[in-house]
Amino acid sequence: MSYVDEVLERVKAKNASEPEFLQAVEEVLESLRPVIEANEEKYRKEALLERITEPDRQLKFRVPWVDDKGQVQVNTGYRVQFNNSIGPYKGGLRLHPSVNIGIIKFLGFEQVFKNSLTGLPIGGGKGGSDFDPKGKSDREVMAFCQSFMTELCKYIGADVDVPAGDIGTGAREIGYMFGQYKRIRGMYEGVLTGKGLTYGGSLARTEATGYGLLYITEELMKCHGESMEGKTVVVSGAGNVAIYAIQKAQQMGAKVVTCSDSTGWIYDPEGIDVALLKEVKEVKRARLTEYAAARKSAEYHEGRGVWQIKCDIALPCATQNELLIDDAKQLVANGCKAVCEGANMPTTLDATKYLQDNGVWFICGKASNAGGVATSALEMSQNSERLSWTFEEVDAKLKQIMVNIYHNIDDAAKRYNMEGNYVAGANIAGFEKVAEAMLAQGVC
Ligand SMILES: NC(=O)C1=CN([C@@H]2O[C@H](COP(=O)(O)OP(=O)(O)OC[C@H]3O[C@@H](n4cnc5c(N)ncnc54)[C@H](O)[C@@H]3O)[C@@H](O)[C@H]2O)C=CC1
Ligand SMILES: O=C(O)CCC(=O)C(=O)O
Repeated sequence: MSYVDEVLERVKAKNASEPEFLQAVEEVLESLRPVIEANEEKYRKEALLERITEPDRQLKFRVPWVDDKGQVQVNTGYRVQFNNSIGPYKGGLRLHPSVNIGIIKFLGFEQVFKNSLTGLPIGGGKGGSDFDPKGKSDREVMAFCQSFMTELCKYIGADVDVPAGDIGTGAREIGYMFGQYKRIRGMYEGVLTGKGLTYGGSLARTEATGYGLLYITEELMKCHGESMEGKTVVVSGAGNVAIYAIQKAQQMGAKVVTCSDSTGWIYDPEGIDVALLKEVKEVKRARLTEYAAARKSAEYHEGRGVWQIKCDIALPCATQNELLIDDAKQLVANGCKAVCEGANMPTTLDATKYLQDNGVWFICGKASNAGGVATSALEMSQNSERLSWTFEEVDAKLKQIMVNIYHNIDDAAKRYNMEGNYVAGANIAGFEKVAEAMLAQGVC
């Protein structure tokens, strides 16, 4: 049996109840086959794949907090410190009722390769809780965040593990967590990224994931002799990634006609009004029905459906496994040219294969959404030197990082005779650096 098959079997047996983690591992190991085959004896002896698929450590803890009625509530907190071969653990905190250890492990595993692709010295980790910030008062959110950090603060630090935002964790939550860390540890250090601008945050971090997604999409189009100008784009999600992806796509001359949240979706043939979307989602924290109520050209539909709208480019920016095989078929039938993932693993394995087999240029999230964590690493640099760079400086660095990622994954795919397979290219390029660092550091 090949080394890849042997490890896949072992990972499946060990993590049978974690489908998202298995999906992420399968995607990576399948595309690493040619690299592993070329080094099979050495990697097997070093148990490299067993080590890279096993987190350094998994933390799970109780998060008790008191709600506005005086009732004690209990949530579960997680932090998976996956791999710190190339730098301190780095990755966001997801606050959503669906969070469990398998989801945090898949996100942490993806983060290892993504962070390597940025070219910056950051290892991979992820965390979160099954706490749902939706519908909670600011005081309840603060109570949760303070309790969460009271435990987490024992395991993180500016040179150890630097969490950030993800679904459900935005500037408000990061602020409460930073305050509690400072209070307990008595240290003012860059222990979190995505901080507010008055206390160590970086300009352009808020925009970075969405903007970065568009920088790499633009480079992809350019390298295929196309531009963003005049293209019709469909976007899913209406959170941090989606909002700034829509904004940058429009600045590039494209028309974005959809967005969605967990209850419904908007079709706005005149193009999404970003200012209104920001007001509805960032200020009021309301449903998309409010967008539709305020905008004549917009249609609101319950459920999911953005992928049925005809487009040139599709950008899934909501959550994992939101673009399924039937959606892929619809996109291909409608002439979609490119799919670039803003979310983490939004496309199922069979949908990815269908898109690739049908000539759609497909960039996976660990490459195309890496602009967020890359800019977090730039925030860490600014914190270390106790300086703040201008928006233009950070944005220019972000753009260069995304263009470099495109060419690195393109080159890696070509080196293994898989030209145009950006999933393989991303996994190979991300893996090579981590593997070399792991081997150099001995058995650990
Ligand atoms: N915020 C960041 O810097 C980064 C985020 N990501 C990924 O991007 C995705 C979105 O994250 P954020 O925008 O930060 O979160 P967010 O919490 O700001 O927004 C998430 C949005 O997706 C919607 N959503 C959630 N589940 C949905 C579903 N089943 N169907 C349709 N819409 C749904 C929510 O209603 C919300 O509008 C996640 O996969 C996250 O892991 C990836 C890289 C960096
Ligand atoms: O900015 C960060 O550290 C984390 C971003 C993140 O969670 C992600 O890339 O999925």
